[in-house]
Amino acid sequence: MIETNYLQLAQQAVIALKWEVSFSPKPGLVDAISNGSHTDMNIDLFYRSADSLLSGFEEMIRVSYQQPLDVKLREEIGRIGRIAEKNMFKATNGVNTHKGAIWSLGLLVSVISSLQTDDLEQILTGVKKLSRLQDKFVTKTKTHGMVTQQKYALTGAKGEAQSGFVNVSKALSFQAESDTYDTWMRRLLVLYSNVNDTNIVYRSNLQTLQEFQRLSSEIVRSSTSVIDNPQFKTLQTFTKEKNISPGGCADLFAASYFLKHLN
Ligand SMILES: CC(C)(COP(=O)(O)OP(=O)(O)OC[C@H]1O[C@@H](n2cnc3c(N)ncnc32)[C@H](O[C@H]2O[C@H](COP(=O)(O)OP(=O)(O)OP(=O)(O)O)[C@@H](O)[C@H]2O)[C@@H]1O)[C@@H](O)C(=O)NCCC(=O)NCCS
Ligand SMILES: Nc1ncnc2[nH]cnc12
Repeated sequence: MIETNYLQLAQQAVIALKWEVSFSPKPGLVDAISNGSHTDMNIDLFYRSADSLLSGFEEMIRVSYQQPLDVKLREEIGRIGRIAEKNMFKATNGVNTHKGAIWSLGLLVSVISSLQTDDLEQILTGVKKLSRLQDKFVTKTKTHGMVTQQKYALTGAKGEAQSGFVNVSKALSFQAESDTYDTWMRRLLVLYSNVNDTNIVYRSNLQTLQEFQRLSSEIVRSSTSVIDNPQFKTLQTFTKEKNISPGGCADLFAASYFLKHLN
């Protein structure tokens, strides 16, 4: 049992987002040394975007405090999430930096505040429940996620949450006690190997996603440190040549860091 400090928990979510973007190098993604496969984003834009989300997260935490995980709460955080998306687009001049993160971290902070717990299993079970509830006010505009769902039956960001973030669990249980740079590199690659990232598929195809996952899992399996592994260079070249970016994995990486540093 924890006693939630609204502002502090929201700040932890923002810190996790800033940590994620500065963690380097991350093939395909924006980091401190490269803009990855992006021409409209850089690290400063992500910092501004992360800061714009503080009040939205704080509001989600406030409305969720000791509330049941029901449709009323799902719709309330959906409403706040849509405002947070608007604030993000305003801060970034229309660039989609953190849409997936608003969803993933929003669900996490809401469940933590609702259940007043820092127990990982309880939190993930709560996310599974809350994300499966229907928000009838959700906007009907066609998203990239909908396109890849129709074309390839991939469940994307919604599916990750509805599974109780199984891939975040996998990443966190990898060398569970360790907090070294190489462990976090490997956790990133555990996500790259397992998540069906709809951003990658939208920009390319299923075969490219599968090749990206295969290259990533080979690096995880090797005992050579990630940064010294020649296969890591191959993965960097692959993301560049295919112009792909695992933005969904980036959000789940931030969520993993957030959960690991909750207490
Ligand atoms: C339920 C929603 C998540 C909407 O989902 P849907 O799939 O319909 O919507 P998308 O517009 O496709 O956005 C989903 C974002 O989720 C990230 N993502 C993708 N795949 C996965 C995955 N397998 N697991 C987890 N997360 C995933 C991804 O966000 C990240 O990438 C974005 C940047 O990428 P980029 O390549 O630049 O993409 P674009 O600019 O879009 O395209 P290009 O032209 O460049 O190719 C960045 O946002 C990252 O965060 C997807 O973008 C949910 O959003 C929803 O219902 N919202 C309504 C309000 C609400 O309820 N909010 C939450 C309250 S808790
Ligand atoms: N570092 C990053 N690069 C590109 N897209 C992202 N979405 C969330 N974090 C990202």
